Amino acid sequence: MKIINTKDKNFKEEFENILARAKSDIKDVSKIVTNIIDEIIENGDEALKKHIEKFDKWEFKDANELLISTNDMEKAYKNIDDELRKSLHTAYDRIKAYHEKQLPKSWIDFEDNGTILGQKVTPVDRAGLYIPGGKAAYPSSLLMNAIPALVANVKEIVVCTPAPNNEVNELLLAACHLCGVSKVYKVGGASAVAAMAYGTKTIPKVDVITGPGNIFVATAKKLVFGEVNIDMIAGPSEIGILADKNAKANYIAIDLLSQAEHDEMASSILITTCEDLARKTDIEVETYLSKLERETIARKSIDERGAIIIARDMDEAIELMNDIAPEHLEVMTENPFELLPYIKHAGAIFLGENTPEPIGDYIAGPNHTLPTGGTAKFYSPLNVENFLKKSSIISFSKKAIQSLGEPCALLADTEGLTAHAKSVRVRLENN
Ligand SMILES: NC(=O)c1ccc[n+]([C@@H]2O[C@H](COP(=O)([O-])OP(=O)(O)OC[C@H]3O[C@@H](n4cnc5c(N)ncnc54)[C@H](O)[C@@H]3O)[C@@H](O)[C@H]2O)c1
Ligand SMILES: N[C@H](CO)Cc1c[nH]c[nH+]1
Ligand SMILES: [Zn+2]
Repeated sequence: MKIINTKDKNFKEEFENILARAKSDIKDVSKIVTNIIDEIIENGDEALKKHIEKFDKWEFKDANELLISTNDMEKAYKNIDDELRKSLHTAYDRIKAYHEKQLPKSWIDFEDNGTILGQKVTPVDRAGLYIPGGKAAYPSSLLMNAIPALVANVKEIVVCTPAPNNEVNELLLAACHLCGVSKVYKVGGASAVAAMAYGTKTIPKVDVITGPGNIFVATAKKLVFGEVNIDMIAGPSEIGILADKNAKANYIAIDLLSQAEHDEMASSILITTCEDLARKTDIEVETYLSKLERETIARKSIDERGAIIIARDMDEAIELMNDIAPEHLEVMTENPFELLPYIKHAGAIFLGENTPEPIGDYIAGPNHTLPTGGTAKFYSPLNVENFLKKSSIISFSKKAIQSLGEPCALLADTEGLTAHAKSVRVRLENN
């Protein structure tokens, strides 16, 4: 891996490159993605057909073939190995319990002067979940997206996932059955996002699109925002690790690779105060790499986007990590909780050497759909509120409008909005 030292003369420039790369990725593909979206808007299912043939390598005669039957989902659920079904249920239960804690409640307050104010929380009518499936299938992402939608009480959940060579992963179908998802379409990439944002004859337009995906998916979500809501930019996976001399190089190495194996565009960065650990980690990465099933993907990601940074001290290490704002941040130091107050930006924070990132991908409970590309500076993990919206509730009695009507009308006068002022004063005159 590339090892750089903050004392190096050209460190600032190297670090700027690391930060800039994540942002330029979306720019790089936005033209391709814009074209795909425009084609879906113009030609609907016909354009889907073309893109599926090109990217997923299968053909359909009738667009209805895109829909997977609930029968197939039930069959898959029954067919999977018992131990696997048990693991699926464990993950389901833990994710559900975590997300139930997030559910905001409607509320209403009665003031003494006769004013009633409140907030009504309502789910969106229809949510569209993008579940990745190009290089690998992601049944875990189905759980992570469907469960918060179920907790939010969304009535209609639509799933789009690519089916390379017209094959769909059995565990994904089993997870759909477990979550009670009834509409699953075999379509992926920017086409799926555009179809859910604008609607086609076959795929219904949704109100919000959530879910992770590669750079094409992440860019498409960014481009359709406004036509529908989106959860966040959840693109190629990232891991940042903060470590001191107490950390184990083999743990760090395999955790870096856990995200590198997702995608050539994934990014894995270790920042450490210990030069010896940096060198040992580099060797361990190489040892593990050659044993991985997805060695080629992981190697490209590590070579092109991986880095080990040696910092002067932990203050400097944390400052750099906050600038990166990684999707996942592991803290492997002697007292990881002591650093927590200083960590400002990260999608999910994993504390201690026995908390490897993959435990959060599958089973811990918090959502694994997380902001990438530095957007953890302003986005949160996928949560129940992504499927909800709020309406304000206002009701004034005679007494209330008498007490607040004139200050209101005065403010309206000052804005030159005389109909606003009169709308209030006409009540004062009649009361
Ligand atoms: N941030 C998160 O929360 C999170 C969670 C899980 C996975 N991920 C990421 O999801 C991604 C999954 O990627 P994937 O590729 O396996 O599946 P994917 O479903 O995201 O993408 C596959 C689709 O991409 C499109 N595509 C592929 N090559 C294209 C090209 N050259 N031009 C236009 N479109 C093209 C095709 O439509 C294809 O069906 C990885 O990057 C992984 O790191 C992120
Ligand atoms: N690490 C991914 C989020 O970046 C989520 C995932 C799903 N399966 C395995 N990993
Ligand atoms: Zn992962």
